[in-house]
Amino acid sequence: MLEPLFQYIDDHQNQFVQRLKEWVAIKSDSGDHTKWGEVETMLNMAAERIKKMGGKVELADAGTHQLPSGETVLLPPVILAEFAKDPKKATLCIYGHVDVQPAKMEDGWATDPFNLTEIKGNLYGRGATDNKGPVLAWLHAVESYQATKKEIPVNIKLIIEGLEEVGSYGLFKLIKKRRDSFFADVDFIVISDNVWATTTPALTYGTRGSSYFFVEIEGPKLDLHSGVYGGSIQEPMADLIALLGSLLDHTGKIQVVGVSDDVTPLTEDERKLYDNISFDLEEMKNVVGVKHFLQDTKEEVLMARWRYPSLSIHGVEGAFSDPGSKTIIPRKVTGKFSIRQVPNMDPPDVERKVKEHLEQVFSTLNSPNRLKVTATVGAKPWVANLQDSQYVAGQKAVKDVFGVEPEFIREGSTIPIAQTFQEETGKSVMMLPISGHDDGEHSQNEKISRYNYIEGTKLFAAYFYELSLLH
Ligand SMILES: NCC(=O)N[C@@H](Cc1c[nH]cn1)C(=O)O
Ligand SMILES: [Zn+2]
Ligand SMILES: [Zn+2]
Repeated sequence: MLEPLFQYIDDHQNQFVQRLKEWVAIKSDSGDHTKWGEVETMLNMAAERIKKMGGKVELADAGTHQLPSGETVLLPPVILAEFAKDPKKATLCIYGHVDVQPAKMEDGWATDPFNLTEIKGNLYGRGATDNKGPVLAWLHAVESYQATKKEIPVNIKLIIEGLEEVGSYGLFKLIKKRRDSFFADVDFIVISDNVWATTTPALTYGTRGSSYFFVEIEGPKLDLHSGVYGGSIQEPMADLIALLGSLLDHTGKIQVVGVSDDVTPLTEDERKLYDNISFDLEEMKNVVGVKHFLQDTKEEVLMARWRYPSLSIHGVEGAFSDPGSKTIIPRKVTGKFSIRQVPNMDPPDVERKVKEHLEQVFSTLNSPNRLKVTATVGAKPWVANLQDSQYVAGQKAVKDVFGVEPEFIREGSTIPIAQTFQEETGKSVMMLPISGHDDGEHSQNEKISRYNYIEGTKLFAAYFYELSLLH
């Protein structure tokens, strides 16, 4: 049954790579709302591809969003699409996103991030693995059935957005609104927007949630000459560094009182799941280029990345960061950090505790400057039920394509909408990654290997078949 599909995928791999090149060329960075036009261009391109394949596409209105500045902006639409429906078949809804993280040559890319470049079997480009490659792989899996004149064994629906990287604004409301229409006949929701833990294929049963914080410190009216005013001014940057420095200790432990209190305790059954993961600590040190991790064992490192909270400091807006030695006191600086959250943490509760912590530390500085803390994203963590039939189908599909058992893993990054899918629609959600553990999502030189892209397409084709057998 699967062989002709796999043959078609092998025979058309160059065409599939070319399509990925066309998608990567669109600079659909969602981080800057003034550039959401490119996100819309990318969504239209994806919509056109689905229509060419005979899919019915709606570009659903996602409403508006208030930015931290107070400005209200119109959101790009969300693709809701479906292929021909047969009421006798199960319905699988595939979620993906076509926006990307920012990327600039000067960040240290070896090749132009928006020109997909193949080097030694790896396809380098922003979005190659997160998430344009996997979205295209789903479409190519559908195409493999259509082109070989085989009936697709499940009904396919698609939900594709353009704001995942900033927290899926508008999507939560849209899902609630369409729960009894678009989602009514959906049986399963599948997401491929994360990486394997090792070189072994994986099925993912959990993601961390996230809250993103902006800490603004505003001082003098203008940037000041440090030679003229230095020593007489309480500098915004010094206040900010004191605040950011209060968040973590040197072991990575979050210093905000109470933030980690609700973390679900580790059970013996859960701990056992880590035994079978072929994660090699030494290799991973080389992949990321560090001498050691904060933890000593494989299990501890993986748990720190997947099942415990973490706090990361991302950057400072307004600080002097260009080359050279300009001698100013910046008038206003905004620090940015985020907290990855795990069951049973609750983003609004975390956000309240963080604000209280920052206000308390700020009060000890006796500063004349103004502090403003804003929280965004507010995405909940997600954990699936491993007994779910999707995991059985996923396991079989991995065996069909790779001839091995998958590793059961969690994911440290956030799919903001995952928990909402589960809670609001009541449907089963699974993550079926095809991206490599060293693909460098969000990093310089992001890539997907040709192998993972093409074998991943086969995995999706096999998954449709295995899921239909279980329904
Ligand atoms: N591939 C998933 C991913 O990268 N998700 C983003 C979502 C996010 C969280 N906070 C802001 N955006 C991630 O950084 O985890
Ligand atoms: Zn992603
Ligand atoms: Zn991402």
